[in-house]
Amino acid sequence: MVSDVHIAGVGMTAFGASPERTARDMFAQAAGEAFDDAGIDPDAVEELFYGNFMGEFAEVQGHQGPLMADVVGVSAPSTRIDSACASSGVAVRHGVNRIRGGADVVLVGGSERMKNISTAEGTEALSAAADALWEVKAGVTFPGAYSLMANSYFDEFGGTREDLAHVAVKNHQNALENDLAQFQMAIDVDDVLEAPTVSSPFGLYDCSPMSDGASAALLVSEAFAEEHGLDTDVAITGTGQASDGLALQDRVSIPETPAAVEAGEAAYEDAGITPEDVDVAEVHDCFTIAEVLALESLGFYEPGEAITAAREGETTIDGALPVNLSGGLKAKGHPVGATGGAQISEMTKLLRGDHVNSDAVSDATVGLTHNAGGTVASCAVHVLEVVE
Ligand SMILES: CC(=O)SCCNC(=O)CCNC(=O)[C@H](O)C(C)(C)COP(=O)(O)OP(=O)(O)OC[C@H]1O[C@@H](n2cnc3c(N)ncnc32)[C@H](O)[C@@H]1OP(=O)(O)O
Repeated sequence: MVSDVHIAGVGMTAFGASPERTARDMFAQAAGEAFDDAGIDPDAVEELFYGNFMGEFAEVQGHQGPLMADVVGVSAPSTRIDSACASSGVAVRHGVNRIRGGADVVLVGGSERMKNISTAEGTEALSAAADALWEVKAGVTFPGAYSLMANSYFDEFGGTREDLAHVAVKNHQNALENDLAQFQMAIDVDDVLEAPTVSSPFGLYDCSPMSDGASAALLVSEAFAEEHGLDTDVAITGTGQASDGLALQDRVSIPETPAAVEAGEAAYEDAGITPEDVDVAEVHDCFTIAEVLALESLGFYEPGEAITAAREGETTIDGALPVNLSGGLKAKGHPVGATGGAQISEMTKLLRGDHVNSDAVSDATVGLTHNAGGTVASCAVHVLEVVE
């Protein structure tokens, strides 16, 4: 049996528009918070895995691994991980595997700057994660790709735009008290339905926004935590990752995400749990349909059944399975390369009791994070558990 990978410290910037900030200074803040939270110095770090997708569109041109290590005071091997919107979720997985391979202290996280360019430029930059050979040339963007998934889902399983609206309403509600969230603003179903169309069936509130932000987590071995008397209440007990083709046209079924199924099953097996053991989840709701697909792929609902979960309140803060208590990508924001690390930061705080929404899940001992890249062509899933 592999030993647990303890989360000694976490940090993240407030997500949103930060025109005065650089990707490096945001990552320095997130990592600095993680070091302070853990009580560990940067010189203890044995490796850095840093997630970033759109580097060339931000102020950082390249070679970001060593650049970010230097910025945060780490003199250890350092690598930039690019897995589109799953970049820092995959960075976390590399960190977990590195600790399991014998390291004691690894820094993971990511940073992304998206608000320094226009929405049109950002949309074009993001489309680099889609199938460039055919689908991008045919005009597919990410709002377009996920609206194809939503319309295919409606065709195959039923459901309406109004059903999806409940996902957005719930996630905005969850973010109301989260000072790190981009939108602390309540919306209702009518707001969602009456919002300007982005790509049918999506309106403005079905979409995650463009965001600036950074996240970080310090992972330590069980032996290191014990030796240094660290107060690590939460450990990563399961990790899973999977890939799929980028092109939606090659999928057997467009409204299904097999990479998430595979990554979820691997993470459950690694942690020795089943979906029924999960008390609270942070899933990749880049668009409202994405939360529905995630909940089905992860085994919380049968295909075709999660569309009613948000509408019937099953995934609200006081529902059977609270989902995206941070506000999710929808309301917390989605600086793509930082998102997976932010899910770890928010879930750690939720489980250890120092998140604004912790009281609602005070009995929770098992949390799950699900971070998807592109058309869910990559997916990283982690199981976090409260440890003694
Ligand atoms: C696997 C993956 O993760 S793929 C996902 C990758 N990410 C994406 O594709 C990003 C998708 N989102 C977008 O493209 C954009 O945010 C859009 C198209 C939804 C909106 O862009 P724009 O129309 O340019 O909005 P703009 O930035 O001008 O903001 C206009 C207003 O809407 C608000 N707004 C913008 N986006 C959102 C949003 N997603 N939700 C709620 N409000 C929003 C802004 O705060 C602003 O409000 P204000 O007028 O009160 O100040």
